[in-house]
Amino acid sequence: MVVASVDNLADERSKAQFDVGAMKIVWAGSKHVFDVTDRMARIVASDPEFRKDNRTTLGRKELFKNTLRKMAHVVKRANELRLTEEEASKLRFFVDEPGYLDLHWGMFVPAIKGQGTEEQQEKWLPLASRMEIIGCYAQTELGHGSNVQGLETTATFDPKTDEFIIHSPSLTSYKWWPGGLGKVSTHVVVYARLVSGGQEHGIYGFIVQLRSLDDHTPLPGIIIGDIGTKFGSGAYNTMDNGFVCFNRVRIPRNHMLMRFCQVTREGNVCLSDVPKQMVYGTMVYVRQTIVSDASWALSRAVCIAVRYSAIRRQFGSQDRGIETQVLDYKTQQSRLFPLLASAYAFRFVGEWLKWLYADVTERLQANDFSTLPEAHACTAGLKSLTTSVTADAIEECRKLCGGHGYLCSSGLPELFAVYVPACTYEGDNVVLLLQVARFLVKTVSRLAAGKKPVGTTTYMGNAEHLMQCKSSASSPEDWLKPSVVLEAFEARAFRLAVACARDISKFSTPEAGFAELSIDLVEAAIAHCEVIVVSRFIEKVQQDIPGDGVKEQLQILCFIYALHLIHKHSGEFLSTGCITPEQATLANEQLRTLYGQVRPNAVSLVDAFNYTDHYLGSALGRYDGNVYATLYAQALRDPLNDTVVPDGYEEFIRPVLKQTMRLSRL
Ligand SMILES: CCCCCCCCCCCCCCCCCCC/C=C/C(=O)SCCNC(=O)CCNC(=O)[C@H](O)C(C)(C)COP(=O)(O)OP(=O)(O)OC[C@H]1O[C@@H](n2cnc3c(N)ncnc32)[C@H](O)[C@@H]1OP(=O)(O)O
Ligand SMILES: Cc1cc2nc3c(=O)[nH]c(=O)nc-3n(C[C@H](O)[C@H](O)[C@H](O)COP(=O)(O)OP(=O)(O)OC[C@H]3O[C@@H](n4cnc5c(N)ncnc54)[C@H](O)[C@@H]3O)c2cc1C
Repeated sequence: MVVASVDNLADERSKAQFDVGAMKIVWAGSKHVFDVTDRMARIVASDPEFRKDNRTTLGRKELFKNTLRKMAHVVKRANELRLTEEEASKLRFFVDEPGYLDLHWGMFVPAIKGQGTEEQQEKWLPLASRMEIIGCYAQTELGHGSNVQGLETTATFDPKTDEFIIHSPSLTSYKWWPGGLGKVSTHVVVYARLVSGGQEHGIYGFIVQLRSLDDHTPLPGIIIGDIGTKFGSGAYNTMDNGFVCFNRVRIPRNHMLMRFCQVTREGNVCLSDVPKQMVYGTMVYVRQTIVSDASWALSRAVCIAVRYSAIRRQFGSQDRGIETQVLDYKTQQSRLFPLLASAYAFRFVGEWLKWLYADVTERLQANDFSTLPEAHACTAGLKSLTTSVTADAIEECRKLCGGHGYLCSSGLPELFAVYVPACTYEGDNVVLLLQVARFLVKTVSRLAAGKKPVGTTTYMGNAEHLMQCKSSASSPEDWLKPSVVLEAFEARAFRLAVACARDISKFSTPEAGFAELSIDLVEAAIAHCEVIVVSRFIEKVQQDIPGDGVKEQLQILCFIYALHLIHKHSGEFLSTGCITPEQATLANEQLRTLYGQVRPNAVSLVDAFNYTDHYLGSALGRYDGNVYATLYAQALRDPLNDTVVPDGYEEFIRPVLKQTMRLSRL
């Protein structure tokens, strides 16, 4: 009997039809980013303090303390090595477990930068940058998360003392979920209803000190703790998501973040001349980072599943000879290669979104708010699309690895458990898609009023054509024409959006129509987001891309991405009349051909992610392919194998056996 050997991966690598080194640079974004990423990944992988293979076996307290140690080590190494911000955040990234540093640097600091006045930034940012204080972001409450305007916590101005009184009026108003709040943070940006002169003025951020800087005990009026163990072993349980109740806690007036709204000494509320949604700016920033990060989580799962599928052999042999690599099965390819293509697609759309975010930020600084609605729709929609696909894909990769995928040592259960809340935090994915839909319906009605759409909705300007066009695809090869693919995607998205707008107008009020048609609206929003991803991918592969065969591989992946979506949503493409059933069949035929073209390159395409074995954290995804020996070694290290005869034998196994013996003698 021939068993799978580690040589499988070497064989696979020898088949690559492209320059893997050049693809690594394309994946990273530039040579500079590649170098930084590679160096930081190696520093983490070689440091025993960052060991993570025991995480799923630790109890909550041990796990949390372990994370505190690692976060402190990140700060220490960043200082010792004099890392730049870019390097430090990569180093932290490869440590690969949620911790309070993320909320401090990822939300607390951006909230102050985005919503604080210059004076406030001068006061708080140096303290935060030196980590003399540790902060978090407390918006969500026990009773309200998605509906920010429904928050109950109040910040009432007291003109007698020149202070705000932060108060939680009910159990449902307790802040609930903020990461870093439960046990670590000394400070928080709390979102609360501003009340002055007996009137409410909307939701704003307030900096509140939570704990003593001397002994870390909660300050008077503050009841605070961790909200409890979360889904999965290890996973997000490294984070102290917390609750806090404020019992009339007083803070100085200048602790309100006052960039967009000022409260004077007398209690007058002065709104600056900017859209009130600017208060939501930190969420827009984080949503954009979540889109960039989706491709990392997705590519990691795909890397594990592709390598293991090349190692794993089942069936297909006569006379107990060598069996077939499961990667050779078309069904395996049809489940796996679209995910590989999606990883590349999300990488490129993430880079583009970073650009869009930088652009809108620059405009906002110059008081140009014109692109804010589009930036909100893009960040919300792409956050929703990429995280939903990634979470589902991680679970699919687990199944693609058969039984071994269910072992923690595959790395996939924990990756799923740690990733899946991304579908909820920073905005529930359905709630965010409804925001996109609202934007689309508005765009369609503006179109009817003769206004030209811009940005990612520019394609809708071609309204007449998009409503009438019929796809010209008459052979499988036609589905390799960017114009044919794009036209189908744009027509489907536009027709769905127009149908929603038309149907809404039949209801007594737009609100009633929007509520009743929300299922269709979500589908229209997804279709629009897919236009963005497909068109960015097409744009990317039309650029000059250095490296032998690199562009060709990316073109193959681009068409797999697009055509698998046509297959997945064939109902919509057909019912909107964008393509015919025959054309759908041709697209499928082309897809099958493309799978065959990816097959010899699959392992090298995941090697291009350049992941260390430490980061992958998977016996199945190891670079050297030594899967079975690693699975066995890790099984032997399980705490249950510490003793040959288990704890509990005397108490619970022996009596049962004795009882059985007695029964058999009867
Ligand atoms: C030395 C060591 C160094 C180490 C370095 C380490 C570095 C580490 C860095 C790590 C960085 C990583 C950071 C990532 C960490 C991620 C962890 C996750 C933590 C999670 C946090 C959270 O979840 S925070 C809470 C998030 N909450 C939400 O997202 C709530 C969702 N709800 C909403 O956003 C809103 O309520 C709403 C949008 C759904 C509805 O709002 P509202 O009721 O006001 O609006 P309407 O629907 O009526 O719309 C009105 C109008 O406003 C427009 N609009 C809405 N939102 C926005 C917006 N954000 N921007 C612009 N415009 C907006 C909307 O479209 C409407 O417009 P109209 O024109 O009127 O139609
Ligand atoms: C791991 C994790 C970390 C978090 N970290 C933070 C943090 O640091 N700071 C912070 O402030 N918050 C944090 N949160 C909270 C998070 O932002 C909220 O959970 C999120 O915004 C969703 O809100 P919700 O829980 O109220 O969900 P809900 O809105 O109650 O959603 C429940 C269901 O209702 C549906 N629904 C809700 N509204 C609508 C609607 N209008 N139309 C159709 N369907 C609807 C949703 O789709 C969902 O299916 C975190 C959450 C998690 C899971």
